[in-house]
Amino acid sequence: MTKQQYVRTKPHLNIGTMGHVDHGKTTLTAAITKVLAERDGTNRYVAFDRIDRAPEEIERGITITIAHVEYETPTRHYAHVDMPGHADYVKNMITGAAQLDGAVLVVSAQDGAMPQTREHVVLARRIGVEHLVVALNKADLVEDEDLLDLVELEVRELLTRYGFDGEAVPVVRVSGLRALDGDPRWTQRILHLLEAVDEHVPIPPRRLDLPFLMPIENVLTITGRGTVVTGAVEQGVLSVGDAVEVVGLGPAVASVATGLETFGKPMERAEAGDNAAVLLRGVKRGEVRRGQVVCLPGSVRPHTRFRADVHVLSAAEGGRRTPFAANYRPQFHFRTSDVVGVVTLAEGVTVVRPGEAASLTVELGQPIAMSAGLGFAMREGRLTVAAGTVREVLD
Ligand SMILES: Nc1nc2c(ncn2[C@@H]2O[C@H](COP(=O)(O)OP(=O)(O)OP(=O)(O)O)[C@@H](O)[C@H]2O)c(=O)[nH]1
Ligand SMILES: [Mg+2]
Repeated sequence: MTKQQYVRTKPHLNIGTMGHVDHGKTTLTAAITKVLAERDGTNRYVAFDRIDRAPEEIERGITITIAHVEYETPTRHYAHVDMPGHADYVKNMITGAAQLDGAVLVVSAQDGAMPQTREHVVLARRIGVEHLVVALNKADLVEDEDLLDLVELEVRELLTRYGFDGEAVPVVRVSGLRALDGDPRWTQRILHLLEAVDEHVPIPPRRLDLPFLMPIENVLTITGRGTVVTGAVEQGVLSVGDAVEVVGLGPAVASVATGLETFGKPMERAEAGDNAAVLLRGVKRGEVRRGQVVCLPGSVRPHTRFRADVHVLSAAEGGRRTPFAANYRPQFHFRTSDVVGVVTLAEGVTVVRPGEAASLTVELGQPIAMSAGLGFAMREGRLTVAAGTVREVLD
């Protein structure tokens, strides 16, 4: 049986839920799919345990890998990633955030902003998520309207402090849990939230004219067919039969895209903004990996040295408590990659303290695809040390 082709009827956007652990991101994601499924026939309900699905996650009750679900509003098609809130897994959040057109920041109305709320806002800002909508979740647990107003004010101030337009960001009071139960008061709020996303997150300019580039998020083997790489297309278009190159972290691998899919449906052409699975002819599983990029042959040369501006996270933002000095060696997360690098400080600077802005020169242990303007995060163990932007590629 041939599978139904993907039909492009509405603009496609990538969004996600981010926020502090346990504030209700996964519950809200499930509620969105349920409310939409009950409203019309194009949407499918994805239950909580289908989103939070890896066995380890269910045991510990925290989201580790990033789950993608899809749904449609009257005007748009969304791929939604439910990002983890636990501090250990912020690096997965970085992978997700790197490809988002907008995000729903989930804040528990009971607890207000917490360290990972701040950490995610800092990362969103630096990694290029320009448009946020706030879901003030668990609103069912707070009877007092004044208290809700206070939490909302606090969240708006936080957003302004980190460079978002805190006054203009929509804040919608929701209850993911009560909406899942089908309580009409709360299902209505979910629709309000989606309207806010439709209106507030603009359709980003898709760079279709640039050479094709897709960071690899996952590598899968399909028995009898070969190796498939998945990810969000960053720029350009790719048609079935096009030559590609896999670049970064080692020697380049040449191949041809012999198949393309999105959400399990075949398509002839993948374009910037799409979540795509690309079947690579003649490539063995071990030859390609997460962190590399699939691109038009010859269009990308990987680099190891660059100059960057960084914001060093304070302890209250989930960062270090102590300064770092020259020759510091954290992990660098660009798009889906994770490589070690050594830091050189600006002349005359001996240490960089949590909470400061700094200019650094970095030499990575392995070359990766990059260009000026690309956002990245610096991590050490469980901590996000800094969030930064490449200013200049050196070599
Ligand atoms: N009362 C109430 N409880 C909620 C609501 N949303 C979520 N919860 C509860 O809060 C707990 C955490 O919800 P999750 O959806 O797993 O939270 P999460 O943000 O995805 O958590 P992580 O992925 O681990 O960061 C669960 O026990 C939910 O049932 C809500 O709107 N109201
Ligand atoms: Mg979750």
